Amino acid sequence: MAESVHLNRRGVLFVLSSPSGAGKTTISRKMLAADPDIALSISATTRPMRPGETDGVDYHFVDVDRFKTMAADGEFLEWAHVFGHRYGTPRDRVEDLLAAGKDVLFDIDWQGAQQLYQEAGPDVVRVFILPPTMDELERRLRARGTDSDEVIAARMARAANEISHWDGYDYVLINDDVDGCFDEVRAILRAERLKRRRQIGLIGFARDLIRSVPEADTKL
Ligand SMILES: Nc1nc2c(ncn2[C@@H]2O[C@H](COP(=O)(O)OP(=O)(O)O)[C@@H](O)[C@H]2O)c(=O)[nH]1
Ligand SMILES: Nc1ncnc2c1ncn2[C@@H]1O[C@H](COP(=O)(O)OP(=O)(O)O)[C@@H](O)[C@H]1O
Repeated sequence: MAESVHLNRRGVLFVLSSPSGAGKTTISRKMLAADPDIALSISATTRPMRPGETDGVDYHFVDVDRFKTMAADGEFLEWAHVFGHRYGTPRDRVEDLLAAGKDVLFDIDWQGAQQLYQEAGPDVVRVFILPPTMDELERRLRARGTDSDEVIAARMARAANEISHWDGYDYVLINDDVDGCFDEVRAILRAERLKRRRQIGLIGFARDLIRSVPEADTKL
């Protein structure tokens, strides 16, 4: 039997953004559970921990002074103010995951997506998730049961602003049916992994194929 061919490839930096409540946490969890080759970037944040969250798993919960020191020391790939708190992507974990051959999933807002794209350009794939309607978005925020009326109103007020950045993304999906949306996200990841420019060693592989034909007419 022929030897199987394995070419290394550049890792994908896969960004999922959406207005709060549109479903990006749900989709992220499904992706991480379904695919061992992608791992989550764990952000640092100054916002308080919510019930059910674990420090170091959902976020690294830090105070403002610590966050400022991390930012000043260049520890973040990107950071931004969101809902009156600071959120940032620690550089180390992302670099370690990429070095280990993993793709990295980012649950960050449009400001983070923009900064990451400036840092890492074509390695970044930006996916934006829209709710089917604003009424459904509000219904999901209420159904989640994690926020007071006041916080929900603030999230709805911010949602229009977040949505207005939809055209800064490579893909825009509508999360009507969660399984359908998840399938689309997986299809995007699969296709992006197969892109020619991510296949390190493809030039050499094709060259060796051509050279292995003694009579090859490479001028054709
Ligand atoms: N720029 C940036 N945004 C982040 C980061 N981590 C989380 N966010 C965004 O901050 C927003 C608020 O997140 P969170 O407080 O967990 O509330 P959520 O709306 O329930 O997801 C979401 O839009 C996240 O995508 C980060 O490291 N950088
Ligand atoms: N397609 C969908 N249909 C109905 N409910 C959904 C759908 N996607 C997510 N939800 C629910 O909506 C709520 C908000 O989703 P979540 O993933 O927490 O959003 P986000 O991370 O974008 O704030 C959760 O209770 C989740 O179970």
